Amino acid sequence: MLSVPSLPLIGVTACHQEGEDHSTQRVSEKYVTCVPEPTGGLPLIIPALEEGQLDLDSLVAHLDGLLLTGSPSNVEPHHFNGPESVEGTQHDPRRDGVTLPLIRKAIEAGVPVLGICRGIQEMNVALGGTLHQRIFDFDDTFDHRMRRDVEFDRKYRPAHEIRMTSGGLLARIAGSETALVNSLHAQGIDKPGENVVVEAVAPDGIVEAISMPSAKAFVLGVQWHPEWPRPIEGINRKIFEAFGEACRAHLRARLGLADAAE
Ligand SMILES: N[C@@H](CCC(=O)NCCCC(=O)O)C(=O)O
Repeated sequence: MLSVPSLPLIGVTACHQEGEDHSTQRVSEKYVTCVPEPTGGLPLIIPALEEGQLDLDSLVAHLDGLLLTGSPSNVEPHHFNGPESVEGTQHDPRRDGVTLPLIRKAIEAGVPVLGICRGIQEMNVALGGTLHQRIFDFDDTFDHRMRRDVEFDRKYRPAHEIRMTSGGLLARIAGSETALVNSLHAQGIDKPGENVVVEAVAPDGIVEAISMPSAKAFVLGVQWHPEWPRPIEGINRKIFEAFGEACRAHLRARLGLADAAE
């Protein structure tokens, strides 16, 4: 007898890394372990393969959620008509080639999307927006980059406050309008994409969260890292729980179960 799946399948995007002899697909484990708990889903790592090697339509048809991970690499600027990157900038064209169309297809199909750090940047670019490539060059913003002089856990400690848009998706999820978040990024959102709404900003005006209210399902991107530290608490836990709820609603709808949510 065929069993009915009870856990939503949540795609987790991987990065491609060229090795000396052979390529590697890699994803930091914290983006995988946050799926069973607190999201309540089953993680499926999505490899950053070459164009044409993944059938993205089939993939989207099987997914109940899409988690876009962070990464040291940056989206290639030609995707948003930006000026060429400075020499030495780390890119991952294979990942761009998978995630950018995948985001558009997932949103179109009503699959819930949660983007983290590089993930929020990919969401904005996929939806026609642009990125600041070096926010640390601005005179009037503070340094949002990862601290290199401290051990792993300290990198993910709260770095600054965010102010959420009153009545917005994130403020409703958080149940408040301010929070403290960590900060490990060098790029940031410049022009928001089509139908993209700013959900939170840092005190220096850097965009910290976006959503897409016109989407059929949950679409949220955050510039910080809600997946670390552990245990996941406060606003970070609430974000994963809200995403998980949307993924379960998608699973019920996909299976044609009676209590399927809108
Ligand atoms: N490269 C982009 C995105 C930053 C980002 O996603 N950092 C991840 C850090 C490592 C991790 O915890 O996964 C930028 O610099 O803005």
